[in-house]
Amino acid sequence: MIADKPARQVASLTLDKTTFSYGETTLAFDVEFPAGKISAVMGPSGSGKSTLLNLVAGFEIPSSGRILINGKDFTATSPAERPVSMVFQENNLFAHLDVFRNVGLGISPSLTLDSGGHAAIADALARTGLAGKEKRLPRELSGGERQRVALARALVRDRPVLLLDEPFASLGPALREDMLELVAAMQIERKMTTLFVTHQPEDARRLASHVVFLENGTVAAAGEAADFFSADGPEAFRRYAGSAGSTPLASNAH
Ligand SMILES: Nc1ncnc2c1ncn2[C@@H]1O[C@H](COP(=O)(O)OP(=O)(O)OP(=O)(O)O)[C@@H](O)[C@H]1O
Repeated sequence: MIADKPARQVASLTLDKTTFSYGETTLAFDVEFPAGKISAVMGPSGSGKSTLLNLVAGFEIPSSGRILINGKDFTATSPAERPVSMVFQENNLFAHLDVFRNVGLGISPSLTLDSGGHAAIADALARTGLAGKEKRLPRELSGGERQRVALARALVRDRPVLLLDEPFASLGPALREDMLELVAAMQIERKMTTLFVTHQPEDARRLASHVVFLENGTVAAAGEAADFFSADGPEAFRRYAGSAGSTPLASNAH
């Protein structure tokens, strides 16, 4: 579905002894995400998943520590200047802009687009199954289509780090399945270092090669997905995931 492209440079991502406080609540992350792989970021509600992504995206600034991408310090860099794209659970789109322009923002915030930009948008829309819907406004799309537009924008933005904060949580199972396939295909092609926040162990098992498990504002366990989802996985993760954490994959087939 997605055409071959030359091999790309992949980016390592490190939160180097970062701390961040909301008043009395302090979170502390010291963790490295493998370059060019999908890592699932999991953990109970309030464990710090969104805060971790916001620190990487630059929407929050750590009170200490550094955000390193490919070894370069981006701690003080504004979100727009970071080599990062982010897709939220919803509200990723500007309501008054059509699909084409919402995707175009990934190339140019002022929508100054040359012919190369137009071609890249058309290509991203085709890849995400949105060809023909260029002129629609977000309110004229389904929830799944809106999330596809957000992914198409991430495709044209073409940054090496992709942050997905529960992007499919509000979609039904069939649509979620389609979206997981789309992210898997994007990752194979672009080799983005992807952080995927999810509460669904089966989604993490489908997509991720690595899992970072948070509890109480810090990393409680991190490692290969195969280890996490085995019967010998980290105790904290097994408690959280229950039986979904170690059911053999084949029995999850629909
Ligand atoms: N704007 C804020 N002001 C004060 N405290 C906050 C704020 N945002 C988050 N927190 C607190 O920081 C901690 C981490 O929140 P965060 O949203 O990162 O967790 P999460 O793991 O993403 O949760 P969920 O799965 O419910 O989305 C929680 O204790 C939360 O109450």
